[in-house]
This record gives sequence, structure tokens and C-alpha cells, in this order.
Amino acid sequence: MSEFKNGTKKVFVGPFVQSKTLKELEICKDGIIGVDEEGRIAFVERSTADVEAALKLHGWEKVEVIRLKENGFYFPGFIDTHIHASQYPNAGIFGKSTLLDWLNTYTFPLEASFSDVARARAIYNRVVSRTLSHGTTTAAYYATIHVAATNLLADICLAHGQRAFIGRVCMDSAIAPDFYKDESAAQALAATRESIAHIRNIDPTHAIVSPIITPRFAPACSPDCLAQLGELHRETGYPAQTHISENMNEVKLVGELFPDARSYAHVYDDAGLLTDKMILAHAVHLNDDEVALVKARDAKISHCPASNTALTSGTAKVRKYLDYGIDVGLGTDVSGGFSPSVLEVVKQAVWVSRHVAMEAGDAVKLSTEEALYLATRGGAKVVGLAERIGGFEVGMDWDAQMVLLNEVQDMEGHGEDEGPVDHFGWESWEDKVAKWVYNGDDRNTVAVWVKGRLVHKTSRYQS
Ligand SMILES: Nc1nc2[nH]cnc2c(=O)[nH]1
Ligand SMILES: [Zn+2]
Repeated sequence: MSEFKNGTKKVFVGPFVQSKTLKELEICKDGIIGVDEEGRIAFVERSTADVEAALKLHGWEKVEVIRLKENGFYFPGFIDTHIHASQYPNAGIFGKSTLLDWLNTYTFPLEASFSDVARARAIYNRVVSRTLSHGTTTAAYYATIHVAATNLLADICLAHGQRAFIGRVCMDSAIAPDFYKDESAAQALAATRESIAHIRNIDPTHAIVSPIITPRFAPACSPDCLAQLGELHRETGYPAQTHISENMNEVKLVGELFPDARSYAHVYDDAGLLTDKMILAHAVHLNDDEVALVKARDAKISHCPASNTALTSGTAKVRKYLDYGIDVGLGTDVSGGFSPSVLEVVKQAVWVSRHVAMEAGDAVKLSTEEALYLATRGGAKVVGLAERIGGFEVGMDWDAQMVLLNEVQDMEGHGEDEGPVDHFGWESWEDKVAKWVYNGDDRNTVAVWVKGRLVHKTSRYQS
């Protein structure tokens, strides 16, 4: 199976909402969006509910028409720029740990168990269907060190139709536990190349799944391993992902392990890994010198507020990064983060920014609009797909979710099949979106498409 074909043209009729800029949402009450056989947006009409007229205008016949019949809107699919698929069974399990003991207590033992491919299959099937149900149309996944299980994750994403970056995790240093580590830098490289070859084989154009080079983080990798992965990054042009400056003990450890490096960010730069195709997760404790370097290299940041709070890592200075012009997206960081939902992370990003604002002043607060931008257009920049996903523009792929709110008709009670957002009918469109963000969940995401293919639906979806 390689290039993914959709068959028929589709027309999506109804309101849509998307980010126009960091600060501004577009709310279109009468939308008609035409999606071609390849799953690409062919036209966007903003001021007519007349489907026949729109079809005629574009010379389209024999199309599938999908209408939003209830109260709701289409929204771009979410982009999770940092998630550990292998850690999903631990979502919500973190106790009072902080990063380094959390890794040893909860994370490495779970990841080590992915030598069992049957277990990996069950978990990966579940995490992909679960994230799709929350509207995640693109995910940058960390798998484990196991090539067979990593390749299986790629197969599963392709089969479910979730756009994904698949990272075989590299960790060969002395701090990696004996029961879960690469034998050497050479072995980490060979295993990474094996996964790349598999993903190239199942999806040669990377229409849906792509490899991503994944040194776990500097302390888990030898300098040789980092340098060789940097060379592979240069040679193949494939993106890379890692963690940076999440926790103060980790930063201290990096200073001890890499005494010649000017900073944590310089460790990656020295290895040729700090490029415009590198996704840096967390970036909580970067100093000014490092922020300037990240900007100079145009490296990307995945902001993971739920995880940063759960593991008491700190509060990332997102406003500063945005003011610097650094591209920022959101990451669930399951299972440092407890939820596989990017909508939850949108809320968490707003919440954490308010805690930062209590010290630093109102200017650092993120608005709802800004957090939704980070979840879509910002994420698209972070994964290098800004031209393809994150919004509803002609030429982009139709990666979208249908969001429904409940129309309250009977004040006495509520139906079992309804989602958690009650819409009374007098709310403005801005209020509707805010109610979805702060009260909504996966029950409101009734259908999800990737590249025009319907990849998830609930019983409330009727086209
Ligand atoms: N949050 C988080 N940080 C890390 N740093 C190195 N590995 C990990 C991981 O699995 N999760
Ligand atoms: Zn992580």
C-alpha cells in the first residue's frame, strides 16, 4: 500500500472555524468547501448556502455532500507535536515523581515491554484510535527502541489513516538502564535506518507516515550517537525530535555529561541536530543565549503544559518564544502529560500562561485564539507541513474535525448521547468556540477526516 486514494469528490457544507493569524480566528457561518479525489481542498466558498450553485461554479458533478445538520462547525484537525505512543497505558499515572525518577519508575519498564510485538499491537491500535477520536489528525510519535514495534506503529497509523511521524527512540548512554538501551551508537543508527527503510517501503511519498530521527534526549545518548544521528538528519533530510531543558536536574546532568558544550541547546547544535527540522519538546528552562540559538537555527518548540505541570518541571515562557518569532506547537507528551487530547492541552496552555501572568504580568497570557492557533497552524509549522495542514486553504489537505454542540431544547434534563457543551441559542459565535474549548471533549468531535478520508465517527455523525 502506498499512495492513498480517496475515490470521490466531497463537499462539506456548514459553518467552519479556523485560525487566520495567531490572534485571530475566522468564523464563517455559511461555508462550502470542495475536496478533490486526492483529499485536497479545491475551493472554499464563504458566502452562500447554495450547494448547487457552488458545484456549478466549479464544474463539479457527482459529489458526496456532507452537511452539518446540527449546531456545530468544522475545525482543522489537531496536530500533536509531541506524544509517546508507547507510554499511553501510563496516561494519568505519575504520582509525585519528577522527570528523572519518573523515567526510571514508570516509563522505561513500560517501554521495555514493547519487545512483545503482540502487546505493542494492542497498545498502538488503541492509542491511534483514541487520539483520532480526540481530533488529532497528525501526531509526532515516539515509539520505543524496538524496530519491529516501531514499524508496526507506522503500519497502524497508515491503516487507520492518521498522519504521523514515527520515531524509533535512540538511547545508548550509560544513564540508560541495562534492560532498555541500545548496545552502541552504531546499533542505534542501524536500527533507525531499518525503521526508515520500512516506512519508505509502506509509504514512499510519505503522504501519511514519515520517519523522524529521535535521539531521546542528550543524557540518554552518547556524543557519538548524537553526531551520527545529526549526520543522518543531514543526509536524509528527515525531521528530528528530542527533549530539551525540561527539568533543572536534567539541565545539571547535561552540564556534567557534556562539559565542553556551551549549553544544553549547544549539545544538539554541536551534533548538527539543531536545524529548522528539529522539534524540541518542553524548552522550559532555556537561557537567553539558547533562545537566540534556537531562533537562529529556526528550530521548533513543542509546548507541553500538561506534562510540565504533572511532573512539576516548570512553566515554559511561550510568550517570549512567540515574540522571538520561534515556531511553537502543542504536545500532549503522553504520558508525562495525562491526556491524549490536544483540546485538553489547549486549555492547559491557557491555564499555565495565567499562572505565569500572575508573576510576569498580563502580557504573557495566551488567549483562546492563540492556543487554538498553536494546536493547528503552529503545529503545522513545527512538523514542517504549514503548506499542507492546519487550516482550510485551497491546496491544503482536508484534515478536519466536525464539532457538534448540544442545542438545549428541554431545560428539564439532558440526553445520554449528548456531549458536555450545552448551547442555549443566545451565545455569539466566539462564545460557542470558547464553550467548546473549555467545556468540550471528544464527545463533541463527531467525525474526523485526514486527507479527505473519514477516519473516525461517532453515533452522532450523520452526513
Ligand atoms: N516528558 C518526557 N521527558 C523525557 N525526557 C527523556 N525522555 C522523556 C520522556 O519519555 N518524557
Ligand atoms: Zn516527551
